[in-house]
Amino acid sequence: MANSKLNQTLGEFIIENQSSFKYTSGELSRLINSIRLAAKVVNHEVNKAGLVDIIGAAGDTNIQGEDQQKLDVYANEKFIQTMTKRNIVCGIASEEEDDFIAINSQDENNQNKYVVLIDPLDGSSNIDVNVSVGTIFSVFRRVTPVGTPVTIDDFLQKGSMQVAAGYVVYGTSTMLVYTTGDGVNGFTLNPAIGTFYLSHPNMRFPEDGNIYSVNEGNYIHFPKGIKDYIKYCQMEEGDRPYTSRYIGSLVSDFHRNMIKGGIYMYPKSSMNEKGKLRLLYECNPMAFLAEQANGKASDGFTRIMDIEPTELHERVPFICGSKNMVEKAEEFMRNA
Ligand SMILES: O=P(O)(O)OC[C@H]1O[C@](O)(COP(=O)(O)O)[C@@H](O)[C@@H]1O
Ligand SMILES: [Mg+2]
Ligand SMILES: [Mg+2]
Repeated sequence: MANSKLNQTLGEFIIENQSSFKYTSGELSRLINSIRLAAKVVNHEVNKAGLVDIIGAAGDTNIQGEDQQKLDVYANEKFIQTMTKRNIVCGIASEEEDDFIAINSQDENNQNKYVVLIDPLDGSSNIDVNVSVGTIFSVFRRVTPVGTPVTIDDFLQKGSMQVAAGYVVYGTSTMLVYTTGDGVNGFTLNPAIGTFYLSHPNMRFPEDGNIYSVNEGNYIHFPKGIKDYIKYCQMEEGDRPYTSRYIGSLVSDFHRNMIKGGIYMYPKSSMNEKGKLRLLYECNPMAFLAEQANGKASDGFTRIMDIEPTELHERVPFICGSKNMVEKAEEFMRNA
């Protein structure tokens, strides 16, 4: 796991090289900078979504069988273009692309070590109703030799092998929140000058919380353990009943819970046998951030970052947030 410190200087941020830093930190910081640049471009479009023809369906469906929204397609293009043009990574996988994209990885002079997996626009159902959305990214060091074509093995790595992960939340303000394995830091965009400032250093999940986030409309389809845990949250006892908050955007629900304390659940159900969220570019990066912020993430039984991936777009049940709340939910799942 890469180890790096963050400093703020002149409103920008740099990644200091650490002797234990296994990777060329310049390459990783250039990668994060390219994500920052793409985030500013997407943010500009998100902020005027109602004014230009960028909302609504794009007319295609992605490999998930979901109607792609115009902003899904736009964000996907911008992030891929930015990382490709700046020649920083050797491969990209995206929620909006059927297969991974090799970036001149067969070129023996291409010494780029990293692959990126991305959910370019998270919370798509919120786009047309002006509710916050996000972008999620996960970074791995390739496992195949540099100078050879990337293969699916470079992408199907356990979450515990991530070298960086983060998200952009396009909310009341736009923030970039990420980790390189040494804690979680949040940067807020000053749109007037297009600079991100270190506004939330060392972000941590409170061990406990009183907010639970789940789509209760699917309650009857949930496994018994989840139903029992939701009933537990609603019971009048001690610091309960908890507050129910569900924005419908993983990034926004996660971000609020990390600041206030809380748990987010997207369980499996009789409609989605594996749940809805994708392991590689939603659950793994959010799990890395959660653990780096003293939180926890599992599928109800197994640590998310220990799950061995088998497919690029595979889905897993997802429970994530304040450590004690996740452990309580896991207890109900075990005893069901
Ligand atoms: O509408 P549902 O079924 O509750 O799902 C909401 C969840 O689906 C998602 O929108 C899935 O992400 P995408 O929008 O990237 O497909 C999450 O952000 C959100 O938490
Ligand atoms: Mg998503
Ligand atoms: Mg998406």
